[in-house]
Amino acid sequence: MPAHAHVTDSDAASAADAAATDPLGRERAHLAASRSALRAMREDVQNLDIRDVTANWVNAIVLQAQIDDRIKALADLAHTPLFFGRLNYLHAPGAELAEGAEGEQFYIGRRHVHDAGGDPMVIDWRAPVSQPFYRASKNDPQDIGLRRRFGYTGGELTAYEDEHLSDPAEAASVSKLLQQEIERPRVGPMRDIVATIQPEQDEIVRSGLSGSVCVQGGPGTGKTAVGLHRVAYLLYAHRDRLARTGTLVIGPNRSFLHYIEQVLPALGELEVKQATVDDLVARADLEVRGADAAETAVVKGDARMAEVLRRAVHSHVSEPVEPLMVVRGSRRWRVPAYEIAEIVAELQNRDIRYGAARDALPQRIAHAVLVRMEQAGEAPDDRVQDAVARNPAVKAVVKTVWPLVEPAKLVLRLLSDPEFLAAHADGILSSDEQSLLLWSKPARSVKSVKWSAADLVLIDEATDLVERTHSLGHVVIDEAQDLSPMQYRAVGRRCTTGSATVLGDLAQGTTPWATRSWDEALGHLGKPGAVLEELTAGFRVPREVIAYASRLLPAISPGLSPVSSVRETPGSLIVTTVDSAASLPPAVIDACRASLVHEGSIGLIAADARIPELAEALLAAGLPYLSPGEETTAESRLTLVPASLAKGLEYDYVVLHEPADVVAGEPDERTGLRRLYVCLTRAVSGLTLLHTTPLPEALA
Ligand SMILES: Nc1ncnc2c1ncn2[C@@H]1O[C@H](COP(=O)(O)OP(=O)(O)OP(=O)(O)O)[C@@H](O)[C@H]1O
Repeated sequence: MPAHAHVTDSDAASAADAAATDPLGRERAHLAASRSALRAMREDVQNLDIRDVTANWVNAIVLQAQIDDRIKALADLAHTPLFFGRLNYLHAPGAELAEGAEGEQFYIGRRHVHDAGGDPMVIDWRAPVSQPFYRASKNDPQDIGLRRRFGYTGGELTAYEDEHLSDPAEAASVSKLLQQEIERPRVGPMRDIVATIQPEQDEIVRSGLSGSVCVQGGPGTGKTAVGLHRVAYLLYAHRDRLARTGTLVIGPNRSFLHYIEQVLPALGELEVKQATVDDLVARADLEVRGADAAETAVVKGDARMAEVLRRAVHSHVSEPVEPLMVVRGSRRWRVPAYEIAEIVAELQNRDIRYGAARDALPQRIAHAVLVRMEQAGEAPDDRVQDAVARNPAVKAVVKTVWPLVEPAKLVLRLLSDPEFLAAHADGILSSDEQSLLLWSKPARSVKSVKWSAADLVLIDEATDLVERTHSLGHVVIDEAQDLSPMQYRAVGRRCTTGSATVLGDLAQGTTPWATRSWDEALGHLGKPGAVLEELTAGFRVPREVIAYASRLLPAISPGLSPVSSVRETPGSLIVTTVDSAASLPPAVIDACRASLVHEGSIGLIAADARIPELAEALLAAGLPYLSPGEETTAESRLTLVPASLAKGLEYDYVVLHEPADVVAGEPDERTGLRRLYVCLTRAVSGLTLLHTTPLPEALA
């Protein structure tokens, strides 16, 4: 850790001396004092003696864990500033906005810091009083006289930039510090953007918990960043509620989740779970060992499957044909079949799960018996009703009329038994679609099946028909455009009582079932009322590169507008034609070496099928490389990326190997071009494209 990361009290004193003369010195003094205050806050927590307040050891462990989390949340991160902005209001904002912080001047930072007297020294970026830092403008100054942005090197405050928003004489200007932040080289996992959230991003970040939001945005427009900051914001604004109900971030694969996993902890949020959709529907007792052909997976992921499953589950309920005879002591009580049928019909018409109705059935039948007992002059109480409900004769009726349904067995039967499938799919799926679903070799048992990922989603749907799925408070779905309708439903049932943030780009959909329209997708998710937002400013890809990649848009997603990049990096695109296939690998190695001369991360992206040979070439050339998801460090900066894993990731310099192969690696041309679009849009500073095979027409 560099020495400047720790400011001692004597440093604080000398900084205070400097304060009188220069403004930067004054700000440094405030930073030093804030650091001391944060340290004191941390020490207060560390020194807590919990022996007197905990009744037993379980209690003590729970409390200690909470304290440890609190200490972690109060850590002073050496390389990130404690505050990054300052607001001077023209008038002291009302108590509601300022949340106890008095005065007109506020420092905005990652977390709240207060002094020994409890007065705030740094205000959390999520507090209402911080909002104008992100939203105020010359046109709408929001009562702000001065907005100051700070520049840092490591943990050291090195610069500041002022905007006098309420001064009509001052012209609006582009922030250099913002530009520098956006252009800072990337090393290691994704970082937060808390100092530079843009107004249109901030509106999404701070939109309320009760509503769902869907964000369409091209590559690098900050969708992932916005989704993660939104979670942090919601946790701040609705801490108690979300602590109870839980939050979840869904991403496309492990390497992507690794890439983003540091962002929320850096914002002080340690409790948010991350998962893929496959994780959500996984079952400990069923392994995914199979894969579906694309056309089969399309049918399995189609929303019509939900109706097939619903019919199949409910087909287990049968019309009672026998009367019920309950023997208690010397008396026999008879309930005719038609009356049981009425009870069953009533339960079927109610909007409750199959399992809940099954659980209710014995009590309903018992009630019918009790009515007869009362008519006969007896005075049975609740205990009698419970006893009747447990009577073997009643249990036997329930078992035949409303049998248990095991979801995995049900799906197994649908996929192996043509007649059973037809009985529930006729009129919903064509016979061709039904044939696609059926396994060529019917399976014997749930354990022996080579379940596919799509099968698990079907089992999850069936499970929800039997028993309601637990709902979380908020779910963020990143790269949502790749979800099938059935996957949207699986996510949707995990936020039925909560809300969702859906992030995606229709042009980057590379699954055979990729989302065509957000309205449709939101319907499947069960959030048809979600607000649709669009982000169009690009923070990753340089203008030249995004313009080149956008030439593919008419073919892959007509109607979508190209991203307008905020990054002007002349010379960021190099397209090299290599004469022979044999010269390509050496040319690729040279391009990697040339990229490594620069600071930051390098991604060598190629069609999945080409990865082994490139790995060999890199090894032979003595260039060590990482796999996606492995953390880049200053020493190890080159990652070899299969095209199928490039989505959502970014590298300072990208070397793209043979675009035609990337296209050819997909089942159809449009998907191939979309995959290529993803690969072309991973670069922050420069893209070198090498090919021997002719480029796709739009790029030639
Ligand atoms: N306001 C901002 N200030 C600074 N950097 C930003 C800002 N918004 C986004 N970025 C940066 O731009 C890059 C792209 O952001 P992000 O990955 O969130 O985009 P995305 O829309 O999810 O992209 P993709 O569609 O490729 O997945 C990231 O490095 C992110 O930190």
